[in-house]
Amino acid sequence: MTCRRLALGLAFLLASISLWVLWGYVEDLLLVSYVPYYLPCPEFNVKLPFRREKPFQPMTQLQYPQPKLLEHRPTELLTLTPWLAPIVSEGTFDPQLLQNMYQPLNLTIGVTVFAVGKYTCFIRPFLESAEKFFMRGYQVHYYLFTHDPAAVPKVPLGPGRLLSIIPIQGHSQWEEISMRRMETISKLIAKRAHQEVDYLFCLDVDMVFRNPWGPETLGDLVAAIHPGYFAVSRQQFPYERRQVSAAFVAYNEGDFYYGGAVFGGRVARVYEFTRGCHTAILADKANGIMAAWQEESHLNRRFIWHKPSTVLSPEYLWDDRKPQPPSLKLIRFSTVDKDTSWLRS
Ligand SMILES: CC(=O)N[C@H]1[C@@H](OP(=O)(O)OP(=O)(O)OC[C@H]2O[C@@H](n3ccc(=O)[nH]c3=O)[C@H](O)[C@@H]2O)O[C@H](CO)[C@H](O)[C@@H]1O
Ligand SMILES: [Mn+2]
Repeated sequence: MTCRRLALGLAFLLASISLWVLWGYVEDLLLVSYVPYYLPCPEFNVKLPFRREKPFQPMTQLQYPQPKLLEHRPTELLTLTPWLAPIVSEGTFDPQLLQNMYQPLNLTIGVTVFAVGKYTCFIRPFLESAEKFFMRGYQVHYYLFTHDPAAVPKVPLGPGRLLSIIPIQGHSQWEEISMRRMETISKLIAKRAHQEVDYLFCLDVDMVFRNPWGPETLGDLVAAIHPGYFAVSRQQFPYERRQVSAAFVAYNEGDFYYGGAVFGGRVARVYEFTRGCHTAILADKANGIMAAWQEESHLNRRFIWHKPSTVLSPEYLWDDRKPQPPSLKLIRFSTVDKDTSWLRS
């Protein structure tokens, strides 16, 4: 009798263990939902580290006070970050001096811009205004990615300025189009841009230039402060707050909230940067998660560990739907008022 009980108990124990092991496998399968058209990405050949819901945190977290753009007076902007990067705004530089310094260097400045779906309607105002204000007197190479090259209007370009139209596949989800930019830009640099340009800016297309954008913006790694969050505390920044995401940012971290619509730098640094963001996006994809503000969340996460060497004030990334505050003397580049639901439908 005792023997039978013992055998039964043992069988029960074995069955429970097998079930538990089996559940582990099933759980794993459920958690990692690969999206076949996106993964794997042989170019980068990365092992995805986030197979389970593990908190993603740096080994050590630096604790320091948040730098405030409007530190001193409501009409005066901070000019230097605590890591000694200039914060560029009107009055902080001498345009003539910079012109004299940079002109002899014979630099070529690249610009990546994407116009997929209905966003092709923004190409003309973007290019026309860029011809008027963006890096006047320099060699400029625009890389325009679109699903419909025939929809690109003929905009006359100044001497030394070039437009490459690069066909890409469209996606039904606007988030996918926006996020895929990191991958596409890094591949563009690897393939050709590293030989063609010295600096590269990656810009949104739903924007226009309104005032000069010159060599004051050139730096190794350049970020622009988002127009929506330059006056709030870091706890209010719309970072990704779920620990499972590779874009996770803790409440005591963060310097400025940067916009996804403007970033750039030396072409090699932009390569590292976009590759890093793309890898993090892939990791999130493998876990079936999309960061709160898509690639902008990943960009912000990355800029905490890899601080920009030049920070552009919101003069370089404004939003037409907002009134111009007294702290900004000049609006140089601004999002046009747009019908988002129509555009993304
Ligand atoms: C104020 C605000 O809400 N900003 C967020 C919003 O910016 P935006 O509303 O500025 O995003 P957006 O609609 O301009 O999309 C980003 C860019 O992707 C390209 N594009 C996008 C969709 C499409 O169908 N076709 C196309 O070509 C285009 O170059 C566009 O400028 O969304 C971004 C998505 O990353 C970020 O999360 C921003 O924080
Ligand atoms: Mn935009």
